[in-house]
Amino acid sequence: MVDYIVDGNIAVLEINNPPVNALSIHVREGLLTGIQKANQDGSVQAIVIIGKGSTFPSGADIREFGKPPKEPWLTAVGEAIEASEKPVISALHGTALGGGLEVALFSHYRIADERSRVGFPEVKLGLLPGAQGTIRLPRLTGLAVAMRIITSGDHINAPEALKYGILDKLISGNLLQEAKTFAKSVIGKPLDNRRLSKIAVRDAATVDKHFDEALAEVKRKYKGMIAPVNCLKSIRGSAKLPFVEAARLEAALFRELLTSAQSAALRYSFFADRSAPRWKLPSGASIENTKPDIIKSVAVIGAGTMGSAIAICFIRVGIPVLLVEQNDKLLQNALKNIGQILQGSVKLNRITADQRKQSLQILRGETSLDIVSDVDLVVEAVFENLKLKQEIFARLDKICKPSALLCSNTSTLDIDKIAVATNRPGKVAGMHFFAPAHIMKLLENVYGTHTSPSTVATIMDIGKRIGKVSVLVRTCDGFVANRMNRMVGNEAVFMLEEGALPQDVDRVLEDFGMAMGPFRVTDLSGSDVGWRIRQERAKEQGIQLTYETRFVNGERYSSLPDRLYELGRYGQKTGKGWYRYEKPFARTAYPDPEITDVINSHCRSLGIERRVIPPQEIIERCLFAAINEGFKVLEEGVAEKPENIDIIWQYGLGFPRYRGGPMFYASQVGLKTIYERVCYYYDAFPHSSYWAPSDLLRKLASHSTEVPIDQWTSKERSRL
Ligand SMILES: CCCCCCCCCCCCCC(=O)CC(=O)SCCNC(=O)CCNC(=O)[C@H](O)C(C)(C)COP(=O)(O)OP(=O)(O)OC[C@H]1O[C@@H](n2cnc3c(N)ncnc32)[C@H](O)[C@@H]1OP(=O)(O)O
Ligand SMILES: NC(=O)C1=CN([C@@H]2O[C@H](COP(=O)(O)OP(=O)(O)OC[C@H]3O[C@@H](n4cnc5c(N)ncnc54)[C@H](O)[C@@H]3O)[C@@H](O)[C@H]2O)C=CC1
Repeated sequence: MVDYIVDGNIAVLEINNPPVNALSIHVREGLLTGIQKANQDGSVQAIVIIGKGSTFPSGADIREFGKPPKEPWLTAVGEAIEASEKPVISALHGTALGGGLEVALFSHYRIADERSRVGFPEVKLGLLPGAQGTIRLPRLTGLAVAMRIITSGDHINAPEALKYGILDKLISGNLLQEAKTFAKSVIGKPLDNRRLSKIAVRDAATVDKHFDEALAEVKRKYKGMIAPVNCLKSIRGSAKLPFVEAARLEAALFRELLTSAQSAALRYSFFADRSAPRWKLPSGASIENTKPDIIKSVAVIGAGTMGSAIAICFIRVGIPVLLVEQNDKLLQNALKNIGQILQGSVKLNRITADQRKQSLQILRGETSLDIVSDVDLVVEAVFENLKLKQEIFARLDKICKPSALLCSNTSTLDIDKIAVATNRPGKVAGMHFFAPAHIMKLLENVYGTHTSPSTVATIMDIGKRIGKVSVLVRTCDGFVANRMNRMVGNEAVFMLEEGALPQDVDRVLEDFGMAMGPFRVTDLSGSDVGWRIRQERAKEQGIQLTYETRFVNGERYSSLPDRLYELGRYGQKTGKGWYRYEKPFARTAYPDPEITDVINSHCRSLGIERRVIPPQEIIERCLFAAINEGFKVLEEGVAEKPENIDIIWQYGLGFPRYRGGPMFYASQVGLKTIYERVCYYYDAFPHSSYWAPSDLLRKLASHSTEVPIDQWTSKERSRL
């Protein structure tokens, strides 16, 4: 894994551990023996460390964390590098990250390909750069820059790294040749002033000021996360303590993080990010064996909230869009709105004015469906009404060329019921964007019974092209996100009836780490949407909903949200919802005594006695209900693996990444506990049938030891 090559008086240690040259145990062993060998070899006068393939090491091997650590540790390897009597030059290319950058900081010199990037992304894994990264970097860059680089985890490009003093020289030609030439030029020069452990932090006197400012910033930016705080404590140590003591403090802070639940969740999330977009159908078709079609043009039908934002997703990556609305007035409004959204992106420096102009040049608005005959992909985003969608799909089927894919942005409707309206069910699928669609990263792609593998490949591929995190799920009511999130919404409202207030529920879930509590989310998206869906469903079933309705088809029902609707409290858009706002469309939510009155009088009129609901119950009722549903989603094969569910929650529903997602969180709580609490709530609330425990959950919980999350599906599902 580390080749030792001597060329004249230079020893080259070439790290060869594809794909990213991670510093696995064999690489660490190879580096250590290489340094020792070069120091013993009388013909060698300088040593070059370089990566083979596309990169210098991009960090420690993340898969080794969580397993018993194997020696030599990176710190020991690094100390041997620094102690070398012969100059060691790290020659960087690609991405020199984490432990990779630490190897470079132990070296006496660092040169780099001018296109390379460096950084300490450990914080994104809930860790700190624990091989002296936090105490060596400030010695080169000063405290403020080190604090920023380490707590953000951002990559720094080579010219910037040169400016900060992290690098000594940039190389534009052949890196290895240049490294050898550089090595020859430093032979015989004193090394002590190149050993960072011998150098002081130049602005150590100002450390408290930098620490306080950076701490306030990370507490605001990375609320609830412990790693950025530990990073700062360690950097403070680098300035306040002698080197050896600072290293000891860093090691202690690193250990604390390594064994933390947050780091376990973030490391899981790192691999889940990479695994979730890898799709596989029950037929065996998969990303590995199915080629996508290349989409060159798109039509979006319906230019409301979603359609307009979906159009932006395509035009900003250069894919032309035909946007179709019912009438010219609505169309012109939408086009104006799109122009304004893009103008906002220019102001925020997300795109340039030129990019905005180019995007708008490939957007064309129309009021007739007939013009979409030649597009490769249609995304329908009209009202959530099955009959309307079926009519539109039937027309599209006649108008569009046979190869075109017809997709719906429906948030709940069965894709099969939409596909039957066409003669091309293999080319019909769901592309479920999340509001605001031009910002939210998630794309929940939905396949139906007849959706062909090549359609799936194409929607997954186009999702990636437009910069989304695409996750594939099978059609069912609400798919994964809305199906599971319905339980959160239901339980939240039921708890209002039983004793809580909106701000109580939201605060507990936000303290847990959710981006927003369910009532703030409803106020943001508008409670009129839900009211319309409830009324429509009731009408279909011939049911009359009143304030006294407490059960629908035997299921518990709360009319509290209906009361709000009828008071005109739609949320932010009307300046009043579950909270009060200063004016319509204002963002800051204030608890509203009027809402307390509405809830109290609702309870009085129904004879419900209110009680104090403890925070733990709020967490359990919202999250455990969703988790139980998640197991049903797995059991039915709606989601192929737990990672898919967790990524959907992270990118679509604001679940804190440092808790991994609801399914990973369940693995940390323990499946026995989850199962017992689900059974308890099912006993307590038999009229909420979603509390019926999932068979898969029951099976997994019955094992004497916890079944690891990566074994939750295939084996157990086949035994059900
Ligand atoms: C209680 C016990 C106490 C013991 C004390 C012991 C003390 C020891 C002290 C040692 C401390 C060391 C601390 C340290 O420095 C920690 C680190 O270095 S953590 C790692 C930091 N690095 C990263 O986070 C980089 C992660 N990788 C990336 O960002 C990207 O992969 C990268 C930009 C490098 C490349 O991106 P791209 O080209 O898009 O490729 P992919 O992302 O798809 O990756 C390809 C492939 O490689 C896998 N992979 C990537 N990085 C790693 C890695 N670091 N370890 C393992 N595997 C990695 C990735 O998962 C992909 O594989 P798949 O199979 O597709 O998943
Ligand atoms: N609003 C949200 O948060 C989300 C909505 N969705 C789904 O997206 C779809 C659209 O929702 P919104 O954009 O919120 O609704 P919206 O009401 O803002 O927009 C729907 C648009 O479709 C237009 N329309 C209706 N019939 C049409 C026709 N025959 N031809 C052309 N245009 C027509 C309407 O004029 C309206 O502008 C729905 O299926 C909804 O369930 C999906 C994810 C999130």
